[in-house]
Amino acid sequence: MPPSTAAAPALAATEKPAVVCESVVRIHRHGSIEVQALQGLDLSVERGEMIAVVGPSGAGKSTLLSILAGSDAPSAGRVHVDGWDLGALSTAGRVRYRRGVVGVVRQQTSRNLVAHLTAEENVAMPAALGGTSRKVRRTRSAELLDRLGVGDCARRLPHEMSGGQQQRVALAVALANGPSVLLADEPTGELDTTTAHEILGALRTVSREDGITVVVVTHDATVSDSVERTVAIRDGRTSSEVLRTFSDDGAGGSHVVAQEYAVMDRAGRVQIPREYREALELTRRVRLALEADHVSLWPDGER
Ligand SMILES: Nc1ncnc2c1ncn2[C@@H]1O[C@H](COP(=O)(O)OP(=O)(O)OP(=O)(O)O)[C@@H](O)[C@H]1O
Repeated sequence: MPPSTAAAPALAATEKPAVVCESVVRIHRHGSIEVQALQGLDLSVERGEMIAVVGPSGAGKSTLLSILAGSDAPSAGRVHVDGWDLGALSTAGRVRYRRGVVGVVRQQTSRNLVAHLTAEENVAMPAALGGTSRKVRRTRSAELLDRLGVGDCARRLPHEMSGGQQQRVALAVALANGPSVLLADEPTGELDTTTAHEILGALRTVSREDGITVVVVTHDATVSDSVERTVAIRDGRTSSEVLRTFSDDGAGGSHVVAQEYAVMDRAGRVQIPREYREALELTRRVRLALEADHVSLWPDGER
């Protein structure tokens, strides 16, 4: 539930998309040097949707995830998650947000779990911080671990589990306080393809069964090609999206239709993909024409 304090004013949470970013800017300053990690990023994710976020190194993916996780703050722009205004969080509000609204799974399996605690203790820890009784915590931890297929690992320490098992336990930890949004930063980055598929399946299951909104940052095509929407970030902005529809191919497999869209920001800016620019030698200036049902764009013939 979003709080009703002035620090994080409640929107009508159920009517809004789970995640709304509008013109988000994040500037890192080191002395006289400024790095614009996000440069007016727009993004909207519906409740219960699972999306992948892709983009080249340095595009701003992790910065976006840190802001959504409440561990970093935007320099400008609007970020709302499940009705929480992340630009206006008080210190106490931030703690409540991070504890109860978002769950986070990271790439490094070793960073997701406390090394000297068993799987069961790791999963019980977030609930303990939230004040849930020990008995309820134990029952819930066991249920979550069972559901994620690692019930038999309950008494094991992280180093006694495989990478895939550790990521399943990490997912259980992230789900322990019943978040409405799950953020995963390269969750399959350290896993082989088969195990990556299993983790992806587990993410999809929690999204579908629990209505949890899932945002996965990934370089892994296994992940990005299997979700219905992949958002590409370039130079701190959303540049394009691929929408996919999956249907049964009648032979036990699935048929995928994918369509790529360029994303237009509020000022009407569209990024033309590099391969298009290179193919037609589009450089500084292009010719535009408004047609009845589309816009045409040509290389500048004046050069
Ligand atoms: N704490 C920081 N201080 C200064 N610059 C930063 C900081 N964090 C990120 N940046 C810079 O912001 C830009 C975006 O970084 P970010 O880590 O969000 O990119 P990314 O898309 O996640 O990259 P990768 O795929 O390599 O993880 C980069 O130029 C990066 O160097």
